[in-house]
Amino acid sequence: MIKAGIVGGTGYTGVELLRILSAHPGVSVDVITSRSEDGIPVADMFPSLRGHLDLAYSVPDVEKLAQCDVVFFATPHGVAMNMSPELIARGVKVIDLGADFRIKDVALWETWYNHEHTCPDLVAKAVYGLPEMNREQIREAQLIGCAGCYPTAAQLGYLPLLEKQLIDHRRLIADCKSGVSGAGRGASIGTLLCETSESVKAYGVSGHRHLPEIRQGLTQLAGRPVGLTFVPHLMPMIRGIHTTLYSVLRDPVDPGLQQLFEERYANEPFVDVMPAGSCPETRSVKGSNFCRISVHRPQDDDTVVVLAVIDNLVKGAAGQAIQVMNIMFERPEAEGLQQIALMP
Ligand SMILES: NC(=O)C1=CN([C@@H]2O[C@H](COP(=O)(O)OP(=O)(O)OC[C@H]3O[C@@H](n4cnc5c(N)ncnc54)[C@H](OP(=O)(O)O)[C@@H]3O)[C@@H](O)[C@H]2O)C=CC1
Ligand SMILES: CC(=O)N[C@@H](CCC(=O)OP(=O)(O)O)C(=O)O
Repeated sequence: MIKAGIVGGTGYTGVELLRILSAHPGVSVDVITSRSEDGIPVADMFPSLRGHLDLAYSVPDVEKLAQCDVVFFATPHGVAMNMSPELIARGVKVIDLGADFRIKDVALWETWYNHEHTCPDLVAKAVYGLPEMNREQIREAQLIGCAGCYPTAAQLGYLPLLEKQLIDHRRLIADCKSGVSGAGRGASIGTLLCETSESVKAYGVSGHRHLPEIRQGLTQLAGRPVGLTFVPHLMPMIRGIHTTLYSVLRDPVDPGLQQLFEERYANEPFVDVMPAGSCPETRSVKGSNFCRISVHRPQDDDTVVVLAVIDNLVKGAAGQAIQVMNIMFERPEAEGLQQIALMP
């Protein structure tokens, strides 16, 4: 059994890790941290886990976490970078769901996150956690910076087009929408029911911290710097990310886009290319680790529209982290991740 620890067990992605790992046949969760709920049984706080998990919260303690084979950080940025060096030195595998190890250019990270990075040497060693792009490096890695939620959907949508150099890499537009759980469980006025329901709004238009992360991934795929406009929106729903990705074909002769997407993702366990003409809905992935994608040429001209949906808490966070763990520990990649989406 893989012995797992979770730092940040009271937040949305931490609880989602617990939901999935409690049913994973190859993992036992041995440590779960909370600074405020020390000693409280997890299932008292989250009754959805009653009967599935007999474990109490404890305060984060590197000594205790170092007894685990793998430690997940489901914490705000700045936490994993402080605790990881010792865990790494002691041979523990670390999977950060936050952003501390995602961006290779540390100065760029410090600008966007307004925070000094305390272990730039580990950033260089870390592998970006998006299996569809980096599976072989993940297999060998000890430290993973899991892809962010918007970046997962945007990169999976653009990947087949950029890899084949089919689109103008200078003019990419990602119009993205997220459910409110993307903002985490911490109390804030902006996430109150009365502020978010029956209303939609864009935010971070002049610059969102996922912009450099998406740009880094798309640049790797294209093999040269890309031009990207990324606009996130907050939607009146709890889970889900919907991205509409626009691009312009370099050569308007039909490159067989449907076939291209189907072939590229044929062996990917968690990417579903929908039939031609269909539009994936966020509820078709709610609670599951799937990304569902469709590709369109609306006017049969040179414009390509890709639609991609994920559950931000699963393929956008906890599910992706567990998929990565399965790869790192040479388990079947889809083990524990077979949940079917909740409909309606
Ligand atoms: N929500 C989402 O859709 C996604 C989130 N992420 C990333 O995952 C991470 C967690 O997100 P989310 O679960 O939404 O966040 P939440 O705000 O819901 O939870 C944060 C958790 O971190 C713990 N925590 C906070 N500060 C510290 C600290 N200094 N030391 C130790 N533990 C701490 C809290 O526990 P306590 O206070 O009890 O100790 C809490 O359990 C973030 O980096 C986020 O950016 C990534 C993709 C998607
Ligand atoms: C709706 C909402 O507020 N979403 C968050 C992004 C989700 C997240 O937690 O960011 P990471 O994927 O980088 O960890 C935001 O825009 O800041």
